[in-house]
Amino acid sequence: MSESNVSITMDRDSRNLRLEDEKVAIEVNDWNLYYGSKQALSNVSMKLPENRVTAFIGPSGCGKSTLLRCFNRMNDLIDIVRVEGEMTLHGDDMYAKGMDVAALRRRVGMVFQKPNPFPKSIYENVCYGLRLQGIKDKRVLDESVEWALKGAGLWEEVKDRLNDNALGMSGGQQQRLCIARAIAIKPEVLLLDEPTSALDPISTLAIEELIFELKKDFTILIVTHNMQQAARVSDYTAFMYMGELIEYTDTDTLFTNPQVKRTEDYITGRYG
Ligand SMILES: Nc1ncnc2c1ncn2[C@@H]1O[C@H](COP(=O)(O)OP(=O)(O)OP(=O)(O)O)[C@@H](O)[C@H]1O
Repeated sequence: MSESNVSITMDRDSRNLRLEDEKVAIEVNDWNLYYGSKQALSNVSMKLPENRVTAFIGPSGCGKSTLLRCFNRMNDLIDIVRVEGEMTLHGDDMYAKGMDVAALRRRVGMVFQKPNPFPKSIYENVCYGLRLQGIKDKRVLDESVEWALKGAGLWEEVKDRLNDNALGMSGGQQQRLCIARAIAIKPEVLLLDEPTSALDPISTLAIEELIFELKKDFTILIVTHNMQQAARVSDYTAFMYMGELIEYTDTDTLFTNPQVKRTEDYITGRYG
């Protein structure tokens, strides 16, 4: 076995984690996805554990983002997509006929690669989802905004300028605001699609520390190009290659003792 070039630095609490011992948030069985006639995901089966961070890694085009988007049915927005298989969220069939997709997306929040705050005040960004739910009580909104901004590690920086336009914030602050907006409605699962790729190293570190805190309350699934990041923030890591799930285990094992040659080649930098 050759040395992985990924060092595991953050003092995570993931030592000796075993997937078999975890409570399951999302279960995927024999999942296939096609863009028109092109198959992008093949027979993916996995159990995603509750209150843990699971990272999806793999070379460009292997299907990481496509799979992530399946978890809140964002792929429904692409006409040519067809899916097969089963996905459940805490036992509920996410693709059942008649499933209320808006309700599902309240249970599975998402933060994208580029921060995308609305051109509104910081306050209005955070309570956007709550207002959509019809919540008007100012006290409830105030409390939720404070809770979410604290959860996103942003409260101290913005508490005195909640009415300022969110577009005046730095990129790193905007991304934490997007996380605050996503958690304000208390989803069960938070999807992060390369959340730090547009950020500087200090903002990246702030988000990584935040992810570590957020898993106490949420199940977190993160797509990242950065193997160091996966090693730092995740408890479990899934390695994908050409639409297949090649290896999926606790992060320490995946990076120090991968069982599949292709995983080893990837984490040692032989391709990707
Ligand atoms: N809207 C789309 N229409 C057609 N094909 C698509 C679409 N989105 C993605 N694909 C294809 O599906 C495959 C998987 O893409 P996906 O973006 O999920 O990979 P990825 O692992 O997230 O890549 P990257 O790391 O570069 O973001 C690729 O071959 C891609 O070209």
